[in-house]
Amino acid sequence: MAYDLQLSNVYKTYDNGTPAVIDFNIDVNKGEFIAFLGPSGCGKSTTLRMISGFETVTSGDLMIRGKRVNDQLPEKRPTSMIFQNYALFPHMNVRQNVRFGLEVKNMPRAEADGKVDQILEKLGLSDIAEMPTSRLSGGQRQRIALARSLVVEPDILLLDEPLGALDANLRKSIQNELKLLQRDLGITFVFVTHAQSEALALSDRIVVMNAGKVEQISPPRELYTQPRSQFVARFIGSNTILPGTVKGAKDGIVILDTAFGPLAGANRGQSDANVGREMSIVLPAEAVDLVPADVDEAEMRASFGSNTIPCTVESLQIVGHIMHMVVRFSDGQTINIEGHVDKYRNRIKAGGSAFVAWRSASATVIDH
Ligand SMILES: Nc1ncnc2c1ncn2[C@@H]1O[C@H](COP(=O)(O)OP(=O)(O)OP(=O)(O)O)[C@@H](O)[C@H]1O
Repeated sequence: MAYDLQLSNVYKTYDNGTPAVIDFNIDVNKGEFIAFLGPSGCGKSTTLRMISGFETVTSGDLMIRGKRVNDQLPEKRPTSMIFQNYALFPHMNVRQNVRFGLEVKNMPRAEADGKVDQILEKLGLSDIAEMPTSRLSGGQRQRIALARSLVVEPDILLLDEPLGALDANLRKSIQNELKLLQRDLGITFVFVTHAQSEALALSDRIVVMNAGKVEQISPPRELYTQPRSQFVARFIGSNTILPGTVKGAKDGIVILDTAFGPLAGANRGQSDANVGREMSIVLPAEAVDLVPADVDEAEMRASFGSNTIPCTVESLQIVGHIMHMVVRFSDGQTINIEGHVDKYRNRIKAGGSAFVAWRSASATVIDH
């Protein structure tokens, strides 16, 4: 079966010469929730606008359900777009706003009314159907924008920072609704956001972009635990980055010579991890074990090999069942570690010595 959406070697250069999107490649399955995540100006909105047809593609292929749509007008594409400001018509009531998209398509009135009623019901808007949109709250306006985009039954819904204007609490509850709605409808969502937590909470896969380029496309957990570049390692989650020089490799594990001695991480597709190359080990916070300094050294080596770095426990704090610790290496760098209280209580003490330790397979070796 064809993918719902495919971008193959897609580039966008604006008329003023700005290279906004550079060699974007992705295959999206039907019903996937994809987020574009990255700092301001990295090319997220430009990519979304190319998919919608509001922006032209400079080169490459844009396919929807197996059909090349580079030259197809926006209104001919099976896509619908929601903007951050919702772009509702203030002089129309809720029902009229939602029906607008169907009127543009010249759908017979009775059929249109049926579809509008259905979507208003689904989104809990039936009670306010006759109200002018200017009198409604941010959350309600957001839902109307959603209803207006969905009533035309698109194959792909494109959302450009749709929750950006909402306060934190409302944002959280609409996030949940959005995810449930997407599952229920089974249509493909492509979502642009600055907010890491939003992308992690909602998406099946996240596309991390930086300066027009795709840095990594991964499911949220993988992005968190296996960042593949310096940019992603610094941008997502809480990672410790340990630079070094490749000393050797065996069975998918690369050993680096570092300021803390030989340390290892997994090679996840780095074809150039050759001896002598400068690379870094990325250690996600959740891969770290903190081992008390009085542990039996042979036992520690058996579990972690040479992946141990002596440290001092600067502080610890218990919140619920979780112990939060800050430790300092001899070079002054500090890292945050957390773990279940039962694991660390009575073993780790503030001001005491310990080892930061990890299993090679839970760290990743990346380019310097
Ligand atoms: N119409 C345009 N003409 C020229 N350059 C543009 C145009 N629109 C965007 N750009 C530039 O293209 C690059 C990518 O912009 P884009 O809006 O896609 O980024 P973004 O990641 O969506 O940013 P934000 O999160 O701030 O919306 C930026 O350098 C931007 O200045």
